[in-house]
Amino acid sequence: MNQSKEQRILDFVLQNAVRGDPCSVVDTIDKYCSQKEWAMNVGNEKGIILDKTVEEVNPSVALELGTYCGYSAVRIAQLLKPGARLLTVEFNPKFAAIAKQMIEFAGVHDKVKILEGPSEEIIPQLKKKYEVDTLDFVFLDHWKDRYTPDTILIQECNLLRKGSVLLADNVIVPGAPEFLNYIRNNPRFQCTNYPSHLEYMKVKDAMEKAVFLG
Ligand SMILES: Cn1ncc2cc([C@H](O)c3cccc(CNC(=O)c4cc(-c5ccc(F)cc5)cc(O)c4O)c3)ccc21
Ligand SMILES: [Mg+2]
Repeated sequence: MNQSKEQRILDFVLQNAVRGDPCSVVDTIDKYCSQKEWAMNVGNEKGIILDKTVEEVNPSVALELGTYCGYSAVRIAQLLKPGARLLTVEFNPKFAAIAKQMIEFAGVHDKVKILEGPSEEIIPQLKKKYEVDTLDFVFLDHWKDRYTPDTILIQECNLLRKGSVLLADNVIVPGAPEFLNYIRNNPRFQCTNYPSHLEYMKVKDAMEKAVFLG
């Protein structure tokens, strides 16, 4: 049965990266996806923006929507302080299985929990089932038309506190125009745009940071 692209990425990491070294896993995925097959990892240029935001927030509890192969989960997890945790939501079981192996190989599995299912089902379970009080940081990288409804749902579930930070990938390409309109016109959020480029391409993209004002 022919392999998926995501399986080929994982195999390349298992054969070429250093087990237990998150940096080498991230660099090896970037090497494969820039030289062999493009894939929708956040990539290194936008990854540095992600890193800086995570370091600034220094979250105790972080949520990621859209795990894919686990690239950004590994980037985030390696920056977390002892005892901090990342919950990452993936509805595609094939992606979740790849990401699980990627995260374990990188050695960050004690900091990361993959929650399998669609965000609209998982978000309402975070408080009771996953013992979340509030979210310090949320990385949005799933279906772009879900950014707005899930941001609303997160607020309805009382998961944000004053100072919680949302960071959204791809607000230019593929684009999240409805989300930009919602979040930039919402007085409860202070927004900042970070121009960048689409992963592994020269195409312009950007990330949007939104701080919840309470
Ligand atoms: C509801 N729910 N809950 C959890 C959850 C998880 C998923 C999956 O992880 C998943 C599957 C497919 C697509 C995405 C979104 N990502 C993208 O679509 C994207 C595209 C491009 C791009 C750019 C230029 C192109 F030409 C083609 C693709 C660049 C990027 O960085 C992306 O993130 C996410 C989906 C819905 C989910
Ligand atoms: Mg993305």
